[in-house]
Amino acid sequence: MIYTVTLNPSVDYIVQTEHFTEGELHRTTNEAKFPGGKGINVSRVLKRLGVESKATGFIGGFTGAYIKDSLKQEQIQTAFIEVQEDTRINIKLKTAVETEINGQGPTVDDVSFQKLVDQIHQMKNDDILVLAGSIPSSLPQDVYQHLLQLANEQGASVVVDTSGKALLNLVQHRPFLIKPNHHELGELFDVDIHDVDTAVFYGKKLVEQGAQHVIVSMAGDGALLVTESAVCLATVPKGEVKNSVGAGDSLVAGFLASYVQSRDIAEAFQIGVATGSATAFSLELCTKEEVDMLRPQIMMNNLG
Ligand SMILES: Nc1ncnc2c1ncn2[C@@H]1O[C@H](COP(=O)(O)OP(=O)(O)OP(=O)(O)O)[C@@H](O)[C@H]1O
Ligand SMILES: O=P(O)(O)OC[C@@]1(O)O[C@H](CO)[C@@H](O)[C@@H]1O
Repeated sequence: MIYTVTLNPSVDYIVQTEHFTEGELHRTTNEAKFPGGKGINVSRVLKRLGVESKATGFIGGFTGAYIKDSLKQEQIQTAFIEVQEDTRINIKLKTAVETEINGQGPTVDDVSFQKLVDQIHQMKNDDILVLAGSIPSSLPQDVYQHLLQLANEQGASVVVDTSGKALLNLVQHRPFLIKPNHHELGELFDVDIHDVDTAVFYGKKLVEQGAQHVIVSMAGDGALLVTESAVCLATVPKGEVKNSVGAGDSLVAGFLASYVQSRDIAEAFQIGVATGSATAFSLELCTKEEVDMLRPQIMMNNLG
């Protein structure tokens, strides 16, 4: 089973306005809400690709209830832990550019956190744990390291998709996959990454430090897979980006959906990139048909 953990889920409120000027009243030309948070997006895309997962994490209040109901309607298994305060609302403002305002989220108390630890103790060999998204301020910033070690003890494989320096302390525990984008990779080493060679150099450093597979996504400039034995650059198809929210999560979901079926890393990478692009080119998260259509357009170049 694939378990996705979203420590800080969100209701994503997507609003479109013709323009945005600070201090003025705006009326939307379009609006929508979705259950969000990175792990939840991974579960939603896995479902669309025909792969079961169980979504867990902390939810609360009317916004938390909305997330639980939405996932139930999509027939996604959940094991959320209820906390006192409301789940956050993240605003995604679409004008000519995309602007995001992400909320802080509810406090997670010790008793609730222990329930998550208990869930991870139930995991088995061959299970996959996806730890994705930001860490609420009420939890220690090394919480992913702690959860990763627990999952390792259970024999599970762990995928981590988060930003910030905490990722550097994680890699020594041999996560199965980490997926920084090129900005996040640069932040880890205090450098700016503008070209593939530099991304390869720092991707290899993460592998040397313990990560089993590193995918560096570079939005419209392609994606890089670095492992102990290979470096591969994938192109992305050309198309109109309608909504990049969740594109990175879709890449992770596409990779896992393929990997659990074929155990073929190169194929999983190609399908992952197609899934990321399919979401970038859709208003919402992608469908399987959209992924299948884009897959042949992803060119894979071996760099060593
Ligand atoms: N302009 C684009 N054209 C084609 N594909 C894109 C584009 N932008 C994103 N993608 C697809 O989405 C994947 C992830 O994008 P990106 O590198 O922006 O990740 P991210 O920053 O983690 O995403 P996000 O945080 O928005 O979910 C890319 O590897 C690619 O497959
Ligand atoms: O604040 P975080 O946890 O870093 O990111 C949360 C978030 O921006 O990530 C998802 C897209 O990747 C959205 O569904 C959600 O609103």
